[in-house]
Amino acid sequence: MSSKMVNHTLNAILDIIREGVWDWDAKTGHVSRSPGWYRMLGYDVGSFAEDVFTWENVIHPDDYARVMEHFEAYTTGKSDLYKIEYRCKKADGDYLWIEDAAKIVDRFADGQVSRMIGAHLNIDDRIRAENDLKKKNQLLKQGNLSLEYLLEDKNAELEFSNKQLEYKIKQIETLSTTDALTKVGNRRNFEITLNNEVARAKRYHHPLSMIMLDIDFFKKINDEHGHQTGDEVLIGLAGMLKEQLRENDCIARWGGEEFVMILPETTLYQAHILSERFREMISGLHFSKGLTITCSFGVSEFEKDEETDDFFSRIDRFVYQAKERGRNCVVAA
Ligand SMILES: Nc1nc2c(ncn2[C@@H]2O[C@H](COP(=O)(O)OP(=O)(O)OP(=O)(O)O)[C@@H](O)[C@H]2O)c(=O)[nH]1
Repeated sequence: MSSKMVNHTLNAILDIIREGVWDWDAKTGHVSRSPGWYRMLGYDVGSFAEDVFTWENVIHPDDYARVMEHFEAYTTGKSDLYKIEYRCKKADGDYLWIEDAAKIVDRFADGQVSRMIGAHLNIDDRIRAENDLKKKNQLLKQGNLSLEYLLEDKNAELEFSNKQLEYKIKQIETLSTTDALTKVGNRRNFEITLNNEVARAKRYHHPLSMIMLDIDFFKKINDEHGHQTGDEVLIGLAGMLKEQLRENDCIARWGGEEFVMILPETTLYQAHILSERFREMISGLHFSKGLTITCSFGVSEFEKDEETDDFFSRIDRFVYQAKERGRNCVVAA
């Protein structure tokens, strides 16, 4: 059979089978997924970005750490098998139990993974049946099967209260990680996100950059136009920046007039270009009484094996240097 025919046949198979087959190219970060993967979870075929974020974002939060640990153990050679059961989020918001099994098919000269392929299998019915059986066994052991219906009623009630509680916890979590004035992330949100993204950059050997900016002569704006105008500037600037960023980027207010952006999958070069674009866009912002502002920027890319604190203090230093160079400029390294 010619290779064209083999490809054609393979594509037809991938289109038919119900398992979700995935293929991760670590060189480019590209992940292709078969139509079965989308159908299994109820999403439109091809409706997600073809990167690892899509996978990580559908994993149940309670399973996430376990899955990452297993993945890292396999890719770093600590374990010789990648096979794990966990829950993935469906289009309707519910979770589906799947079995994920994969194999490394190619490595770089230094041993790091360059390509890995795998398949997600729907095992939801099996897990639910097992759980049901466990529950019934437990009831039988207690000689209390007649109480099953009563318990089921109680369970439904509890489930409802749990959902309400979960919603309240989510609301509190959002409040505790949001800056009250500008509605972007606060310092806590920044610290959590930075730690997660550094771990992710190390795990996948992907680039990670950060931009920090500080409004120039902000004290003068407050002194001359009033604190309320100062607040308006902070809100307007944060809103503009947030609108420009991608879904997986993070923006947080670090200090009074200082904002920081965490940009996964972004090189220093790309972050530098973005900073220059922001610098120009900021000069085009007009606030009350025709007020305009400028900002000083620091840009940096995470260096393999460095400490998160060193990554952050480097960028803080660059903002300081931008101020020293006369403000309204970008310092990158
Ligand atoms: N309106 C308003 N002002 C704030 C807020 N938080 C901090 N500030 C003010 O931000 C100003 C920061 O001033 P400085 O740190 O001296 O910096 P700057 O005037 O911007 O000067 P350079 O950074 O050197 O260009 C102070 O006057 C703070 O009172 C806030 O939430 N609202």
